[in-house]
Amino acid sequence: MLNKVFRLVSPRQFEAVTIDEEIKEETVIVRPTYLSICHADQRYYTGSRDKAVLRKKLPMSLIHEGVGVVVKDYSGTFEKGQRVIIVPNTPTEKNETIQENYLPTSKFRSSGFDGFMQEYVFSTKDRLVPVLDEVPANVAAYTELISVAMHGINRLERVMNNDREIFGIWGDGNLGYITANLLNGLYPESKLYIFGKNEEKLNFFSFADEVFTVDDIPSDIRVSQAFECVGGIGSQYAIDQIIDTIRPQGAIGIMGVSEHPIEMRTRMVLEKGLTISGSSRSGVTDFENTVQFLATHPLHRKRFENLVGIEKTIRTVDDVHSFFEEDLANDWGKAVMKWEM
Ligand SMILES: NC(=O)C1=CN([C@@H]2O[C@H](COP(=O)(O)OP(=O)(O)OC[C@H]3O[C@@H](n4cnc5c(N)ncnc54)[C@H](OP(=O)(O)O)[C@@H]3O)[C@@H](O)[C@H]2O)C=CC1
Ligand SMILES: O=C(CO)[C@H](O)[C@H](O)COP(=O)(O)O
Ligand SMILES: [Zn+2]
Repeated sequence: MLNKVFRLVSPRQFEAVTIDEEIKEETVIVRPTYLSICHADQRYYTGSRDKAVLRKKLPMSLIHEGVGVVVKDYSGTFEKGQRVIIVPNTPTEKNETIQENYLPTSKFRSSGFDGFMQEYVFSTKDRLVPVLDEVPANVAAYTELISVAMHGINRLERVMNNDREIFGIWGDGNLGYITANLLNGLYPESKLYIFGKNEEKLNFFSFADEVFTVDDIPSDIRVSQAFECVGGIGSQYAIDQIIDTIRPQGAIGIMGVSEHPIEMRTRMVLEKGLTISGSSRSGVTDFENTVQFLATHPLHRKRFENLVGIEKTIRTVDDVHSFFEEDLANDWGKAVMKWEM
């Protein structure tokens, strides 16, 4: 079946190509409806990745956060018109020890493998997760990012000690907000301290116990466990501050992506007996856990609506350009495209 795929061929340049897609017994064809932009997409769009990486990964279709409706299911699992989240990670092998999102053989959409900027996404039943009726499309669009935070929390839970009094979150943006909202639902007895750079963004974290701007943290503030949700060079300053602020033998979950190597005071990591847990992407189980969380936490589900920053209907490649640029200038929240290409 013919499909139109919109690929980034070089920074800020898209090309539409028509592909004759192969249909197999397990194929499910999904029409993408709402797509959300991730920092990783912006790094390809703006060309801020290394030239060698761009050479290797482009051309490819961007976007790995999205929801759509089932158009045709050859596996007989889904109803026609059913809303589904498309899982971007695509494993090619099973492994008893290594999770699907850490297998080097897995393909990840919009990272060397076509993302969701297509007329139709050709998927399989094991990569689709039904959306709850109660979740609006513009929130369902960024389920992938919620699942990433869910995965990061799950990984830290495997290594953290039994002190759950105070969770510290560094980063007052999307990932920080999502991680904070999940922790608030999963650990209602724990306190949440948010450390950010912008008072306007910190105002959105009204459900937290304390918010701090990173240049004005009282010297006696301590956290039990910490999450870094910053990325870029900011990760270095955040991790440095976490090392000072966390209690001895606490655990740090690192989720922010840094393009260049960053420095870490390993002497203090040793001296305080800290545990560091890195986490990247997510797998189907994390999407299922996310849907379960949204089903059982109506207040927190509603709170995710506050994170929709900008939203636009996209009908042309020019619309895509202007929306990616708008996202770069946007201060708060996710950029969601109502996909009509
Ligand atoms: N591990 C994974 O699988 C995933 C990782 N990511 C990564 O997570 C990172 C964050 O993404 P996202 O939340 O969408 O980005 P945002 O830009 O929305 O959030 C980052 C926030 O951190 C703030 N910040 C900057 N420096 C510091 C600091 N020293 N201490 C505390 N806060 C600081 C920024 O403020 P300001 O804007 O003023 O600089 C910004 O508000 C990115 O690197 C992204 O690529 C995203 C998805 C998945
Ligand atoms: O955003 C992400 C997951 O949601 C990851 O950070 C992203 O997939 C990393 O991949 P890349 O190397 O292409 O930036
Ligand atoms: Zn992402």
